[in-house]
Amino acid sequence: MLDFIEFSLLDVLDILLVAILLYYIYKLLKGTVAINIVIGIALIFLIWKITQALKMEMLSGILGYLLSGGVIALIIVFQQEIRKFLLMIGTTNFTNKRNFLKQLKFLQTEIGSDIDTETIIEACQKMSKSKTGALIVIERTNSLDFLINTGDTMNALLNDALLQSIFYKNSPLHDGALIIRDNYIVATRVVLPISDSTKIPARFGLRHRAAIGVSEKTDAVCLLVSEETGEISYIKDGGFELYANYTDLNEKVRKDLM
Ligand SMILES: Nc1ncnc2c1ncn2[C@@H]1O[C@H](COP(=O)(O)OP(=O)(O)OP(=O)(O)O)[C@@H](O)[C@H]1O
Repeated sequence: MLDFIEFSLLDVLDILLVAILLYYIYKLLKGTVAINIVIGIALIFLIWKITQALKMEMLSGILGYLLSGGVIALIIVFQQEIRKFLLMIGTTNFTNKRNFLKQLKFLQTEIGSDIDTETIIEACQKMSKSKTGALIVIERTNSLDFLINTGDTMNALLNDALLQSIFYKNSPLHDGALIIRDNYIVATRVVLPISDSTKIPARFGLRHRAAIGVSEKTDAVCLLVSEETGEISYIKDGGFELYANYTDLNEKVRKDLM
């Protein structure tokens, strides 16, 4: 009698995988126009189910026909998003032991980050005072190798003076983004994907859109210094994270990198 509430380990795994899949799809579509298409499809699906339950033969027939034939149409409409999704999955570095443990957040007790966030934030503070534009991307679980190839690779231990001299206005390396992996600067002059989100305020230019773009497509976090205002922004998951002061910011970045 209680057959229907029998729950196997496989069911739990099934639900978990669907939840992860939905999370990645949401992360990918958040803030883009594609989310409206998904809402539209979900509404049609809901109406179809209601018309089926009410036995409204003609309408449910038409909607069912539309939805069943729609898979190919969906692939065409979401071509870009499907590409980005596969890229996101493909660039996740599951083989790295630290990254693997990072995926299992609940096991995350003593696994600290190697990255000296204090040095990065100190450099940002100095660049903020001198109004030096900077865009620093910190790699987390998703590998940024596909972006590193667009810039100049290097392998320099992170340090405050080096960060400042890279972004110094007359430096040949100042343009584009800098990528940090495991306390090393691994690339400069990197070209990031520009976000097409309609929610970004008009006053933000390409530097901000590029930072938002990379944080939408991967789980990297960005620190950005505005050349115009000297303002420091912390960007994560396609949005701006607010902070009250630099200690607070350091704490936030450190926590996110754990
Ligand atoms: N796709 C990109 N990838 C990496 N860096 C980029 C990209 N596009 C622009 N940038 C960087 O942003 C700079 C231009 O910034 P722009 O003035 O348009 O942006 P902004 O968001 O208004 O920033 P700011 O407040 O510093 O002026 C470029 O000089 C370049 O270094």
